[in-house]
Amino acid sequence: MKLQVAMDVLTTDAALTLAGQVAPYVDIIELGTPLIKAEGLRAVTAIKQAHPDKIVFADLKTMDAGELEADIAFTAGADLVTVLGTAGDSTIVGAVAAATKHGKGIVVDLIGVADKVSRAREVIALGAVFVEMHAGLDEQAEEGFTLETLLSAGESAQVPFSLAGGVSTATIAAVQRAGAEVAVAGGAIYSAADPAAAAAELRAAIS
Ligand SMILES: O=C(CO)[C@H](O)[C@H](O)COP(=O)(O)O
Repeated sequence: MKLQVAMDVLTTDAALTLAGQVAPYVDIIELGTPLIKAEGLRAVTAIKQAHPDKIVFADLKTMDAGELEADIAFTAGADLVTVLGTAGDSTIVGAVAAATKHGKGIVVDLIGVADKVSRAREVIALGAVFVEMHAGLDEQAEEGFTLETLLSAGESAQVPFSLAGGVSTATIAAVQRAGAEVAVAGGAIYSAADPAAAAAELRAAIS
Protein backbone atom coordinates (compact mmCIF):
# COMPACT_ATOMS: atom_id res chain seq x y z
CA MET A 1 0.00 0.00 0.00
CA LYS A 2 1.23 3.48 -0.84
CA LEU A 3 1.35 6.35 1.66
CA GLN A 4 0.10 9.81 0.64
CA VAL A 5 0.71 12.94 2.67
CA ALA A 6 -2.07 15.53 2.37
CA MET A 7 -0.50 18.94 2.82
CA ASP A 8 -3.31 21.10 4.16
CA VAL A 9 -0.99 24.04 4.81
CA LEU A 10 -1.54 27.49 3.36
CA THR A 11 1.70 28.64 1.78
CA THR A 12 4.06 27.23 -0.82
CA ASP A 13 6.96 27.77 1.57
CA ALA A 14 5.25 25.71 4.27
CA ALA A 15 4.43 23.02 1.74
CA LEU A 16 8.02 22.89 0.49
CA THR A 17 9.28 22.58 4.06
CA LEU A 18 6.77 19.84 4.92
CA ALA A 19 7.39 17.93 1.69
CA GLY A 20 11.14 18.09 2.32
CA GLN A 21 10.65 16.61 5.79
CA VAL A 22 8.38 13.74 4.81
CA ALA A 23 9.37 12.85 1.24
CA PRO A 24 11.60 9.92 2.26
CA TYR A 25 8.58 8.17 3.82
CA VAL A 26 5.76 8.86 1.34
CA ASP A 27 4.95 7.84 -2.21
CA ILE A 28 2.46 10.57 -3.08
CA ILE A 29 2.62 14.24 -2.13
CA GLU A 30 -0.79 15.91 -2.11
CA LEU A 31 -1.34 19.64 -2.34
CA GLY A 32 -4.56 20.13 -0.38
CA THR A 33 -7.47 22.14 -1.70
CA PRO A 34 -6.91 25.09 0.71
CA LEU A 35 -3.26 25.31 -0.37
CA ILE A 36 -4.16 25.40 -4.07
CA LYS A 37 -6.88 27.97 -3.39
CA ALA A 38 -4.44 30.13 -1.45
CA GLU A 39 -1.40 29.84 -3.70
CA GLY A 40 -2.69 28.67 -7.07
CA LEU A 41 -1.17 26.01 -9.30
CA ARG A 42 2.27 27.62 -8.91
CA ALA A 43 2.45 25.60 -5.71
CA VAL A 44 2.02 22.38 -7.72
CA THR A 45 4.86 23.40 -10.01
CA ALA A 46 7.12 24.21 -7.05
CA ILE A 47 6.50 20.84 -5.39
CA LYS A 48 6.99 18.87 -8.61
CA GLN A 49 10.25 20.71 -9.28
CA ALA A 50 11.48 19.98 -5.76
CA HIS A 51 10.33 16.32 -5.85
CA PRO A 52 10.35 15.08 -9.46
CA ASP A 53 10.57 11.47 -8.28
CA LYS A 54 7.30 11.64 -6.29
CA ILE A 55 3.72 11.36 -7.49
CA VAL A 56 2.27 14.86 -7.13
CA PHE A 57 -1.44 14.96 -6.35
CA ALA A 58 -3.42 18.15 -6.89
CA ASP A 59 -6.60 18.03 -4.80
CA LEU A 60 -8.64 20.33 -7.02
CA LYS A 61 -11.99 18.72 -6.08
CA THR A 62 -13.26 19.79 -9.49
CA MET A 63 -17.04 20.00 -9.86
CA ASP A 64 -17.37 21.49 -13.36
CA ALA A 65 -15.17 22.24 -16.38
CA GLY A 66 -13.42 18.92 -15.83
CA GLU A 67 -11.25 18.93 -18.92
CA LEU A 68 -10.08 22.53 -18.51
CA GLU A 69 -9.32 22.32 -14.78
CA ALA A 70 -7.52 18.99 -15.08
CA ASP A 71 -5.54 20.23 -18.10
CA ILE A 72 -4.17 23.29 -16.27
CA ALA A 73 -3.21 21.17 -13.25
CA PHE A 74 -1.40 18.56 -15.35
CA THR A 75 0.34 21.33 -17.28
CA ALA A 76 1.48 22.76 -13.92
CA GLY A 77 3.10 19.43 -13.01
CA ALA A 78 0.44 17.32 -11.31
CA ASP A 79 0.46 13.55 -11.84
CA LEU A 80 -2.97 12.98 -10.29
CA VAL A 81 -5.91 15.40 -10.08
CA THR A 82 -9.17 15.00 -8.16
CA VAL A 83 -12.68 15.44 -9.49
CA LEU A 84 -15.68 15.12 -7.20
CA GLY A 85 -17.85 12.03 -7.48
CA THR A 86 -20.90 14.28 -7.12
CA ALA A 87 -19.99 15.94 -10.43
CA GLY A 88 -21.79 14.86 -13.55
CA ASP A 89 -20.40 12.08 -15.67
CA SER A 90 -19.50 14.55 -18.45
CA THR A 91 -17.22 16.43 -16.03
CA ILE A 92 -15.43 13.20 -15.14
CA VAL A 93 -15.17 12.14 -18.78
CA GLY A 94 -13.67 15.55 -19.66
CA ALA A 95 -11.10 15.31 -16.87
CA VAL A 96 -10.17 11.79 -17.96
CA ALA A 97 -9.66 13.10 -21.51
CA ALA A 98 -7.17 15.66 -20.16
CA ALA A 99 -5.41 12.95 -18.15
CA THR A 100 -5.14 10.74 -21.22
CA LYS A 101 -3.68 13.64 -23.22
CA HIS A 102 -1.00 14.18 -20.55
CA GLY A 103 -0.40 10.50 -19.73
CA LYS A 104 -1.58 11.17 -16.14
CA GLY A 105 -4.55 10.13 -13.97
CA ILE A 106 -7.85 11.28 -12.47
CA VAL A 107 -8.86 10.31 -8.95
CA VAL A 108 -12.53 10.66 -8.08
CA ASP A 109 -13.14 11.90 -4.54
CA LEU A 110 -16.31 10.37 -3.09
CA ILE A 111 -16.68 12.95 -0.31
CA GLY A 112 -20.39 13.65 0.18
CA VAL A 113 -21.52 10.76 -2.04
CA ALA A 114 -24.23 8.76 -0.27
CA ASP A 115 -23.80 5.49 -2.18
CA LYS A 116 -20.03 5.34 -2.46
CA VAL A 117 -19.95 1.74 -3.66
CA SER A 118 -22.16 2.30 -6.72
CA ARG A 119 -20.56 5.63 -7.65
CA ALA A 120 -17.07 4.13 -7.26
CA ARG A 121 -17.90 1.46 -9.84
CA GLU A 122 -19.44 4.03 -12.20
CA VAL A 123 -16.47 6.40 -12.19
CA ILE A 124 -13.89 3.65 -12.56
CA ALA A 125 -15.84 2.58 -15.66
CA LEU A 126 -15.54 6.21 -16.86
CA GLY A 127 -11.75 6.01 -16.62
CA ALA A 128 -10.73 7.17 -13.13
CA VAL A 129 -7.51 5.45 -11.99
CA PHE A 130 -8.86 5.06 -8.47
CA VAL A 131 -11.48 6.52 -6.16
CA GLU A 132 -10.92 8.17 -2.81
CA MET A 133 -13.11 6.85 -0.02
CA HIS A 134 -13.12 10.13 1.87
CA ALA A 135 -14.65 11.67 4.95
CA GLY A 136 -13.67 15.34 4.95
CA LEU A 137 -12.49 17.44 7.87
CA ASP A 138 -16.01 18.66 8.69
CA GLU A 139 -17.49 15.16 8.61
CA GLN A 140 -14.67 13.90 10.83
CA ALA A 141 -15.62 16.56 13.39
CA GLU A 142 -19.24 15.39 13.53
CA GLU A 143 -20.32 13.43 16.59
CA GLY A 144 -20.14 9.69 16.14
CA PHE A 145 -17.80 9.76 13.13
CA THR A 146 -15.97 6.52 12.54
CA LEU A 147 -13.77 5.23 9.75
CA GLU A 148 -15.77 1.99 9.61
CA THR A 149 -18.21 3.18 6.93
CA LEU A 150 -15.34 4.09 4.60
CA LEU A 151 -13.48 0.85 5.27
CA SER A 152 -16.51 -1.22 4.48
CA ALA A 153 -17.34 0.81 1.34
CA GLY A 154 -13.79 0.23 0.12
CA GLU A 155 -13.98 -3.49 0.79
CA SER A 156 -17.35 -3.80 -0.96
CA ALA A 157 -16.64 -1.71 -4.04
CA GLN A 158 -14.05 -4.09 -5.50
CA VAL A 159 -12.31 -1.25 -7.35
CA PRO A 160 -8.97 0.47 -6.68
CA PHE A 161 -9.36 2.98 -3.86
CA SER A 162 -7.52 5.28 -1.50
CA LEU A 163 -8.86 6.12 1.93
CA ALA A 164 -8.80 9.51 3.65
CA GLY A 165 -10.51 10.58 6.82
CA GLY A 166 -8.15 11.27 9.66
CA VAL A 167 -5.95 8.22 9.02
CA SER A 168 -3.47 7.76 11.87
CA THR A 169 -1.14 5.15 13.33
CA ALA A 170 -4.19 3.78 15.15
CA THR A 171 -6.10 3.12 11.93
CA ILE A 172 -3.64 2.69 9.08
CA ALA A 173 -3.35 -1.08 9.52
CA ALA A 174 -7.13 -1.41 9.14
CA VAL A 175 -6.93 0.70 5.97
CA GLN A 176 -4.43 -1.75 4.54
CA ARG A 177 -6.50 -4.77 5.63
CA ALA A 178 -9.50 -3.28 3.81
CA GLY A 179 -7.49 -3.45 0.59
CA ALA A 180 -6.72 0.22 -0.04
CA GLU A 181 -4.06 0.98 -2.63
CA VAL A 182 -3.25 4.26 -0.88
CA ALA A 183 -3.62 5.52 2.69
CA VAL A 184 -3.94 9.32 2.88
CA ALA A 185 -2.77 11.08 6.03
CA GLY A 186 -3.01 14.81 6.53
CA GLY A 187 -3.37 16.05 10.09
CA ALA A 188 -1.60 13.00 11.53
CA ILE A 189 1.53 14.23 9.75
CA TYR A 190 1.33 18.02 9.38
CA SER A 191 0.00 18.60 12.90
CA ALA A 192 2.63 16.38 14.53
CA ALA A 193 5.44 17.98 16.51
CA ASP A 194 7.84 16.05 14.26
CA PRO A 195 6.22 15.48 10.83
CA ALA A 196 9.12 13.36 9.58
CA ALA A 197 8.85 11.03 12.57
CA ALA A 198 5.06 10.84 12.17
CA ALA A 199 5.40 9.93 8.49
CA ALA A 200 8.09 7.38 9.31
CA GLU A 201 5.83 5.79 11.91
CA LEU A 202 2.94 5.53 9.45
CA ARG A 203 5.29 4.05 6.84
CA ALA A 204 6.56 1.49 9.34
CA ALA A 205 3.01 0.40 10.13
CA ILE A 206 2.31 -0.72 6.55
CA SER A 207 3.89 -2.91 3.93
O1 LIG B 1 -8.96 16.43 1.45
C1 LIG B 1 -8.96 16.69 2.64
C2 LIG B 1 -10.06 17.45 3.27
O2 LIG B 1 -11.08 17.67 2.36
C3 LIG B 1 -7.82 16.22 3.50
O3 LIG B 1 -6.63 16.51 2.87
C4 LIG B 1 -7.95 14.72 3.73
O4 LIG B 1 -9.13 14.50 4.47
C5 LIG B 1 -6.76 14.14 4.48
O5 LIG B 1 -6.52 14.83 5.67
P1 LIG B 1 -6.80 14.21 7.13
O6 LIG B 1 -5.93 12.99 7.25
O7 LIG B 1 -6.40 15.32 8.08
O8 LIG B 1 -8.26 13.86 7.14
